[in-house]
Amino acid sequence: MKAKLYLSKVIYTKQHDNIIKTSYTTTTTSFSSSTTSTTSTITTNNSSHYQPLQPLAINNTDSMEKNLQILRSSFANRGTAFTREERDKLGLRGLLPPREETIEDQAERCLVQFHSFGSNLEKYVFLNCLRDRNETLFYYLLTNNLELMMPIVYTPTVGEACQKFGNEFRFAQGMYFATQDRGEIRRMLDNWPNKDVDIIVVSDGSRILGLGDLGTNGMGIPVGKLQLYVAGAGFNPAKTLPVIIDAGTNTKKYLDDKFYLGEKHARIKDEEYYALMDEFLSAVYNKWPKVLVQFEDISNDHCFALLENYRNKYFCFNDDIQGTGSVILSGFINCIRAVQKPITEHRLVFLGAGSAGIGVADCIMTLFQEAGMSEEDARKCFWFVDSKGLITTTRGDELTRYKKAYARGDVAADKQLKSLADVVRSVKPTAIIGLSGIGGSFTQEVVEEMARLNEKPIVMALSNPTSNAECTAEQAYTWSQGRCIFASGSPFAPVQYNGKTLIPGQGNNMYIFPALGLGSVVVNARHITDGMVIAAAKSLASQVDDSEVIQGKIYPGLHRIRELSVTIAVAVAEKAYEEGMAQLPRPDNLEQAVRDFIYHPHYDQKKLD
Ligand SMILES: NC(=O)C1=CN([C@@H]2O[C@H](COP(=O)(O)OP(=O)(O)OC[C@H]3O[C@@H](n4cnc5c(N)ncnc54)[C@H](O)[C@@H]3O)[C@@H](O)[C@H]2O)C=CC1
Ligand SMILES: CC(=O)C(=O)O
Ligand SMILES: [Mg+2]
Repeated sequence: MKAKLYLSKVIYTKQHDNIIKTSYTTTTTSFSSSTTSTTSTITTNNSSHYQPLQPLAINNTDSMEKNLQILRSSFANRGTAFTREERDKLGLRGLLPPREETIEDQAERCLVQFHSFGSNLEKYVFLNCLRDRNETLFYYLLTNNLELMMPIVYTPTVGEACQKFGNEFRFAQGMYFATQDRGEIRRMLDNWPNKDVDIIVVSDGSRILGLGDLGTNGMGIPVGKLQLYVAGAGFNPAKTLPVIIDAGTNTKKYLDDKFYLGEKHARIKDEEYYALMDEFLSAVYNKWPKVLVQFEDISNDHCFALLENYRNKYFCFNDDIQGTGSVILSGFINCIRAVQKPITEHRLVFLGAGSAGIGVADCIMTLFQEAGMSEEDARKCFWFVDSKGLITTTRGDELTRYKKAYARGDVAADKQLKSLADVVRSVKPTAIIGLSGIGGSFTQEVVEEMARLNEKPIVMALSNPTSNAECTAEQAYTWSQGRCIFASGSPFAPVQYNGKTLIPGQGNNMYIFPALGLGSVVVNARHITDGMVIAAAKSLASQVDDSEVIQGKIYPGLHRIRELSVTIAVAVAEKAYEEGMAQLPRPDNLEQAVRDFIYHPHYDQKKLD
């Protein structure tokens, strides 16, 4: 019998001039488990460096192809967890060490291996290689150790991994669509090996965390976000798709880097950019009409317009605007409980008026309005500081529509405030919210002033990764004599202050997007509405009890994330029904419908059939 192998699967041993010498080792088996081993050398004439995949005809059996496919498929592989019976049936006898293990045994070993790596980047690479080897085991490990591994698969380590993506690259994940692919995206989507997709996270790499324009190196972000969809809310990993739209990069370092893997040109102009995005989205919805698309880490010159153009056309949302808005609204609701001061007495100063800052303010605005304030009066409780100082209508520069909505009209042209410290002294805020991407910008002077003004100052240093946080947890607690209510975008360890252990909250959209996705996908929502985003925030806030809030804890523990997600998802789904957005008939038991959707990592017999 003949089996086909592809050149990409064999090991290149030598490459010079036009000759590529290739050696490979294969093992032939049959279902009766007779096993032989073959080693061969192939010499191929190549006229160019890049070869199309050539099927090689090799005398072999179909079972050989199948057993190799199983062991090398991250989807089907179980490694040492294959039972003796399965090994026999699949032609795997002798290809694995004799002992049979459970997934629990395997995960225990992986955890030891995880701890053996010195650096977080090594841990990141280890986990991604595990995922490539055995996806089920990876998700079992991640789901059961999410608090420990979150800082590795997500911020801050994912930021470092993105910066070094070209160097650390081992295998491709997700899909890439570049300018050269215009006109062919729909056809290319058919290359995705999985039939159904529930969720796509797409970035163009233009604003990765607070690290700037990383181009295609940003792929770590869609990959990491989707890992949280699985671990945090139980999406089926086989139905997730990370995507990078390669629209070029304006970062010279990457254009000059020989290991950079994107197209090497400056970012394309707006017209071409929107056409590329439009083609991508219409191709996606043509192939998968029910899929949810999450826009992620797209710079603010495009992300607002994309959301506006598509939020009422497709089933999509922007995580940095809406997910962040929701999670910080949630934290703020609990800050109000902790400070015990009504919302109408709060004054908020934002550092950073980009996608996240505006998204958060828009969400918190609803609290003022629910308390009876007009939109106009509510806006007066917000002050925004950007790279040029306090945003005012009299500053003399042209403001985007989003900034204009919050620009102060009560500052004379010759009295502009340039520094955050000046703004804090002048405004006397109850809260400072950092979404500027500028590490260290909440100085000692600023935090001490907040502590002078407030019994319990609210200090949110939300920029990512850790190096971009506006201040650290330790700084915030020390400079406020342990009195502040603190949250950060990236995790900080608990801080000892005057014999007390202070636990910082992680104000990160990771609490929201997996559950917002879960609740809306389960009911096949038409669109994601503001109502659903606010419902998610309120549900999250309500899951922190009074005793925790009094201690300054404004977010629930991450170890509960799957249960938190179920409750949030039910609230989102309820809202979708209330607003007529749900396209599926209402189930008798909504919570059960949510729970039924959830994937639990385990070895599934169907994957072997
Ligand atoms: N904790 C969380 O869940 C999230 C955190 N973020 C973080 O927030 C940061 C900003 O994200 P985006 O708003 O999407 O970025 P963006 O680029 O849209 O906005 C950045 C804003 O900061 C301002 N800025 C820049 N330099 C400044 C300076 N020296 N002083 C004052 N303002 C300055 C800019 O003028 C702009 O208004 C990033 O670090 C990102 O990682 C973003 C989304 C979610
Ligand atoms: C958390 C997140 O989405 C960001 O920093 O961009
Ligand atoms: Mg983001």
